[in-house]
Amino acid sequence: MSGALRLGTRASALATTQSGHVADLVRERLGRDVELVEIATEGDVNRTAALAQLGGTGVFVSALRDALLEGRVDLAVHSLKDIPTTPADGITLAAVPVREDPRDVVVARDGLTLGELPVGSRLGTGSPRRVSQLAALGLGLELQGIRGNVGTRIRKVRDGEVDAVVLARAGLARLGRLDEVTEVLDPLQMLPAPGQGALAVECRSADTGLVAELARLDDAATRAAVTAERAVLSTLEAGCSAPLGALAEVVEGEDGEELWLRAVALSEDGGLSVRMSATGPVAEARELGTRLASDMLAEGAADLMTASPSRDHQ
Ligand SMILES: NCc1[nH]cc(CCC(=O)O)c1CC(=O)O
Repeated sequence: MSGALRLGTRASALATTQSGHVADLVRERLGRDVELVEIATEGDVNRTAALAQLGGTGVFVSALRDALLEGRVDLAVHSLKDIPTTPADGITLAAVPVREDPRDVVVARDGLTLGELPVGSRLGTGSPRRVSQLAALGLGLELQGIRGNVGTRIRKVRDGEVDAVVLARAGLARLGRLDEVTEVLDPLQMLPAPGQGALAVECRSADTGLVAELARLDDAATRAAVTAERAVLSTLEAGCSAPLGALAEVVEGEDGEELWLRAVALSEDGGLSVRMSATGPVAEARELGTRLASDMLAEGAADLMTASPSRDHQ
């Protein structure tokens, strides 16, 4: 194959930065020329409707997949945490490059941390996962649903519309805005969304040559971690935005490297939760996630989450 590869991307600052990063990897590692092709999605065009009304974060993903299947682009880059766990016909997840730090962070007024925010402070987040875990901390914060891209959410703090927001550290890192962070949240308090901080590089399954080439961008440790996290998500049959956190890390065990997986499922108000962890071989990531989720189901995890009425994005 020759000629420039066309890489489909959403037009937001975060999406084009992520896509630019993957384009650089393709040029460096595969020696291929790449051009970015911006694809408008319903979620970008319609900024007023709640994401849940538009069909959840899937609206961002499906426009790029349509562009792939129609041959308008050759590969597409998404935030992995926005991708539903059910595979799409004709699309292959060809690479998951090295992950950014997956933790969530706080951006608060006056450099404050969560614990320093006075009772009644307004904290903006549209994510049930963040809302439930923040509520569970019992800080007396007033949680407000907000939407918008990373820049918009930070501006709401600057403008005094809210006192703080919680965001993925990875997004800020990619945008070069880590200086705005006032606290990095420990996973003990706030488990990230499955796949948070990782990128997904997709292409057409029929494009077998490109599938093989893109596999060289894959990072084995990241792939194992997100496979375990997403197995929790699919076994619990949760949407991509359920009140569910999961984080897997490759750690040094007694017999060498192993995968350490932690997960929590909560009721939307954070009042009830099932939290568990397990370790297993890195090569059996999916089994580890499935097993942990089954144990969580036995403790009533599904009932907790289905009690939650609304589903929005992470
Ligand atoms: N749901 C929106 C979204 N999708 C990916 C990221 C950040 C990058 C990442 O998590 O990989 C964000 C913003 C956020 O959650 O703060």
